Amino acid sequence: MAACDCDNILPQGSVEEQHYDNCRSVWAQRHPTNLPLLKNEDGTIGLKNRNILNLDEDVLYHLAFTNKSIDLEAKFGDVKFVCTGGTKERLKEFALYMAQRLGIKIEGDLRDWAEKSKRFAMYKVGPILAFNHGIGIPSMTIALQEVIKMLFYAKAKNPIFFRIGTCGGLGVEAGSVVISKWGLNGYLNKSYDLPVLGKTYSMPSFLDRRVAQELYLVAKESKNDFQTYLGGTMGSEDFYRGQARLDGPFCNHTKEEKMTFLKELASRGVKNIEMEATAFAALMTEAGIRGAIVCVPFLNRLHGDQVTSTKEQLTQWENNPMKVVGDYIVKYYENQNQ
Ligand SMILES: O=P(O)(O)O[C@@H]1C[C@H](O)[C@@H](CO)O1
Ligand SMILES: O=c1cc[nH]c(=O)[nH]1
Repeated sequence: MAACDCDNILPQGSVEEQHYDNCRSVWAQRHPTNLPLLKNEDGTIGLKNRNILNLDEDVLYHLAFTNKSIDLEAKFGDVKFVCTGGTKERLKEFALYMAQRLGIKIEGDLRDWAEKSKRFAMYKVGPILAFNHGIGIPSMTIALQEVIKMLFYAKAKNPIFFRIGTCGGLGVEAGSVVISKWGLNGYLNKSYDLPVLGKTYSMPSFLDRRVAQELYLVAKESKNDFQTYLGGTMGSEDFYRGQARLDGPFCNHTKEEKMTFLKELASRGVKNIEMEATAFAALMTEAGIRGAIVCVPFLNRLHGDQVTSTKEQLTQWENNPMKVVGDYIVKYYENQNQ
């Protein structure tokens, strides 16, 4: 099958866009499940696992509540946008930022719906849900899967998910924003490969093309004081050797090998490296949910390995993905009101 990672913005219904959709549907045909629905007709999430229906009560262990301990439909049924990222602070910040952008008044401190979990935090303001996922694929997929189940019980309709993260840039400057088209794993495949029952279950890691393009256009229109790029994202299993760094406690490659690898990534259209892209893209596709990844590079990896900018500078840069996603959400409601 030909590559479907064209760098251009694709017009709706174009041959390339259809080809991309075909890639996903060919994969879906190869992996039939016992539930045909990706999404119910009314837009609510359809889970692809019948076993769930046999549970009297479903414990969302890492969120520290069950589908019966909270009236999920009453509390989360109106969720339209779901935002995630590594840290609790960033996601609380995002929830407060969105409250301000959407004119939602907050009385007192924001409630953390996952306060008993200790691992994750989850905030809600109006139609926005924000939760953190920790570092790396296993932590992220646990949080993400429990939130998908939660929104299934809540009967939330057509939610769009965003990961707002930090990353290392490849040929792009610190403080810019990279919107991901796909995730690339450490073997340079566009897939999330999970061992299941002793075999590899391989899922394609393409992100929703339309949301990515819309985000990119919104960012361009906003005339931000930072650059925005659309490109591939390497989702590494590690921060140090896995990202070809030379400054970890272990290193078995030379500086020349590192540079050759990073340049190889760049030549394949990779614009940044983080630690969740493949799995996030794959699970969104499998759940039939539209998802996007918007990250800020903290450094250009072609120039070094260490993150040397001040905490103040890093915190300020973290606002850039929030601004892009915030503009997208505001525009969504502006368009609805027209
Ligand atoms: O969302 P965050 O900022 O946590 O994303 C990147 C990828 C890893 O989770 C982490 C590594 O520093 O930052
Ligand atoms: O280089 C970086 C910076 C942030 N996060 C990563 O995963 N890599």
